[in-house]
Amino acid sequence: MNSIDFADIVLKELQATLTKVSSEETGKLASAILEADSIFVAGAGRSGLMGKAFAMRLMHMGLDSYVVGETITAGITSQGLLILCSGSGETKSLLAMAEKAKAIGAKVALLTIVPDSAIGRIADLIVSIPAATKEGGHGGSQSVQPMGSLFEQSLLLLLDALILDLMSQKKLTSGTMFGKHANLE
Ligand SMILES: O=C([C@H](O)CO)[C@H](O)[C@H](O)COP(=O)(O)O
Repeated sequence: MNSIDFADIVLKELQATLTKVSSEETGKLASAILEADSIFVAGAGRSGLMGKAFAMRLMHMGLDSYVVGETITAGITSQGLLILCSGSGETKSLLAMAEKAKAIGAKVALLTIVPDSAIGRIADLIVSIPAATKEGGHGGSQSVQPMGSLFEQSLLLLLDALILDLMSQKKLTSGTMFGKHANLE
């Protein structure tokens, strides 16, 4: 097996995973994003990296979006939405953020492999991504890839697809969004 053979397996795993995601759940997340006055995205490790890529696109769309933990990130209010990216749904720092956001009255959305998790049980909205967990397996899902790779890749593709949905609802084009892209790089 060479790298291209493995890439083929990865693509098949992604297709099998993403076709199981509920369009009702992604639709509810899209609505919550459009209703919120500000959107905060957080995740740890590789899940967090995918969340950061998503937050950038929200900014390109002209939405008031932040990555939690950055120096210029504002405070969340009761009109805000916190989007957490966590395969396990158990990462302690994210659970603490979810509890704080809920105490303030903000909405919490979770993208996860495990809806019945500590964060999942207090989230207002859940998008289930039926990938294998980083410890291996969950509900029969298996992957040839290490740890949470299948979840993290699925997250990136799903969030990019969600951006396309939001762009179509707001009638935005790549050209208009590019006008907001960083020009000091
Ligand atoms: O970085 C990660 C690890 O590489 C798994 O592939 C995880 O994203 C990180 O450990 C956070 O975990 P979750 O909150 O369960 O996504």
